[in-house]
Amino acid sequence: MTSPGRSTARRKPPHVLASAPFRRLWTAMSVCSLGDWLNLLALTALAGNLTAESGYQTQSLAIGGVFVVKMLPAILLGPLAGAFADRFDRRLTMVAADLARFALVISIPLTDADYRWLIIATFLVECVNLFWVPAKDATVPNLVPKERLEEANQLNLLVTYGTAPVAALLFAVLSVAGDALAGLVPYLAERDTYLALTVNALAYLASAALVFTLRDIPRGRTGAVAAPSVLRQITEGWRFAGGDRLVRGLITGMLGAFAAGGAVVGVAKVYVTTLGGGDAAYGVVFGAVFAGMAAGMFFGPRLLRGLSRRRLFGLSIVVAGLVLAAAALVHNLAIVVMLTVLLGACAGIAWIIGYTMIGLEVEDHLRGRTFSFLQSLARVTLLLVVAVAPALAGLYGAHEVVVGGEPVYRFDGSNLVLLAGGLLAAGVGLVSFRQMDDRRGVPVLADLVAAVRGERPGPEGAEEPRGMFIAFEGGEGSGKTTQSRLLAIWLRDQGFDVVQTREPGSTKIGMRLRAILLDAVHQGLSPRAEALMYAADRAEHVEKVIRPALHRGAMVVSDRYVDSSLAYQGAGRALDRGEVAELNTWATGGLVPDLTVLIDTPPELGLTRLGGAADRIESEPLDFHERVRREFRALAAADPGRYLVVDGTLTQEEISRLIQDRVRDVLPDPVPREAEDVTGTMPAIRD
Ligand SMILES: Nc1ncnc2c1ncn2[C@@H]1O[C@H](COP(=O)(O)OP(=O)(O)OP(=O)(O)O)[C@@H](O)[C@H]1O
Ligand SMILES: Cc1cn([C@H]2C[C@H](O)[C@@H](COP(=O)(O)O)O2)c(=O)[nH]c1=O
Repeated sequence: MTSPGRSTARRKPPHVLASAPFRRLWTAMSVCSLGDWLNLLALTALAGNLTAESGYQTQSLAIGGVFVVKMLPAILLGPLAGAFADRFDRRLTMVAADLARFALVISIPLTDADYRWLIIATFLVECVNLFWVPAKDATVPNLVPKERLEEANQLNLLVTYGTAPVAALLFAVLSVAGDALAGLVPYLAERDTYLALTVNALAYLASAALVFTLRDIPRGRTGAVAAPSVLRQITEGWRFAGGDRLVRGLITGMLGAFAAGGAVVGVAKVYVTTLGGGDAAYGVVFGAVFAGMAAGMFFGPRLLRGLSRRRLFGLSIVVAGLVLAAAALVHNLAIVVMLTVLLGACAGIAWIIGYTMIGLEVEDHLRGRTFSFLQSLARVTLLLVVAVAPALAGLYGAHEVVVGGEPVYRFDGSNLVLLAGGLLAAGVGLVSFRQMDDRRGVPVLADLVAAVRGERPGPEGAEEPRGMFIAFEGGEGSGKTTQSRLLAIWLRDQGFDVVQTREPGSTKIGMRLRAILLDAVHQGLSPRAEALMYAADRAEHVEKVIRPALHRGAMVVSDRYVDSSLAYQGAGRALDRGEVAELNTWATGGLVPDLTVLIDTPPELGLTRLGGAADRIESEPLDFHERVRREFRALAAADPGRYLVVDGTLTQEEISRLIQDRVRDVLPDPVPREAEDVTGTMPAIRD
């Protein structure tokens, strides 16, 4: 992975939407997605309305039934339908599926359906979906060039979730319109969801027309793909993803966020009704979750750029949980909507960070399986939560707190479910936060305040350093020494006072520690002793070399720093990452580089670059060095604002140009005033 430099910019091929066939398919997908969300809203609302007279418990169970029936076919029959659908002409499969969905959905308002037909039709629509989705997924690669596939998939994802708030708004508008029209068309009275269902059915019809005219889809099958069952994906996925502490923390947190969202969706209709809202208000609450999610995904990581991604991930889940718990206790619809936006924003931040970190942390050949593992698990979690939440709410029923014969507070099953869901999510977030924290010992509030102010937090009580600290990291033979030297020379050419240094071994004690640590005769040194010795070298280095240089305003360029301990002792030696981080925060007084340049080189290449006999660490097996590389990449992915990741297989010249481009952006004035004060007319140069 290389951060793009100015000089390496190439002409981009045209955007994927420039392809007319893909544009047409994408439009069909967008229309269908909008229809799917409308369908979910309208059917759950209709189920609630049809059972409104039967009491709180029956109403909750009826709504829960719709969610269960909507998800069951995908879990039970998904792989079967995927393999089956691949044997047919994809275009005709999609057209037939769209027409079937149109007929099934429109049958509900046309026949003035009861709850039984509503459930049967819902089940059949979902069965038909099982043919439409794999046919569409298999068609996308036929319509876009390979190098544009990722972009096409991102657009696909965008319409899948991006249409949710649009559908929620449309549903709210159609509900209000239905109420208004009831004056003119009495049939529509108490049937305000029928308008939404009609628009939903027409969306499927429009999709059928669009796909029918798409002649570019190959007719026959181009290779059947039998998808493994959801349960198999989960058990297989856990075997590799569950072995990694970070991925485990990420997945736990993401599922916690999902479960909290599922609890809201599951009881939203009933909860909104108890707050005095109708179908339109239900649409608004539903839309608020997704609008908040979109805002969180886009703005969250940007606004809190200075906060460690690992901390932000856990923190956002904890806050989401607490917000949900608060929403469970408040009995004001307007406040609930605002809290829901905040809840969605926190979930959005967690989701985008988790997804990005998995994308960067997990090796290429395992990434697809990790994502499908996560998606399968998310689906099952969602099914369980949306099925169990309304049932639990129904079983608990409606309750009022009565004081002096007067009801003073209402606490129904939906309040209970939301409260429990919120507290559970907060607990899961806390576990995730602890598991992934990379700044143990640094108070989270100080970090948060600094991030909101756009600062990078320093150690408590320390005098503000005036220089700049740049660290180089990477595996063996990746080119750190070469590049840190070249950067130091370049900075001096710009007139800066530069201290070029390295770890271990830049102090008298450090040189002795380096000799012990790297001498191959000291095989079998315990991992904890090794971590402590590197930390001791670092404490001495920071105290005697780095801090004094920074305080006098120098540029410090260090070949290795804390990340090396996280990668080598944490991932390489399998020590607890959090403990290694805590030890080093203590050793350095929390000093964090302003910029870390990671030279990312495959170990099998880096190790061949080294001359002479291998030292104690270089002689570790290849999988040790691969773990080290993976951890370096994950650290960079977790805090992208502070890292420059450069592809170490480029030439030395290309690499130093990329580094200079980035460093130039963060440099203070070319010649610091202090340097001139000290030296008179010449800037100070130290090595
Ligand atoms: N981009 C590059 N392409 C090819 N060779 C390189 C490149 N960068 C450095 N080298 C060569 O690779 C060898 C190792 O480089 P260098 O000492 O800079 O790596 P290092 O990361 O500091 O290694 P170590 O892990 O031992 O600290 C040197 O011989 C150097 O000339
Ligand atoms: C700082 C630091 C280093 N190491 C390892 C990494 C290397 O194998 C050596 C240092 O040798 P180099 O040629 O100077 O790069 O030590 C480590 O395991 N942990 C650390 O914190």
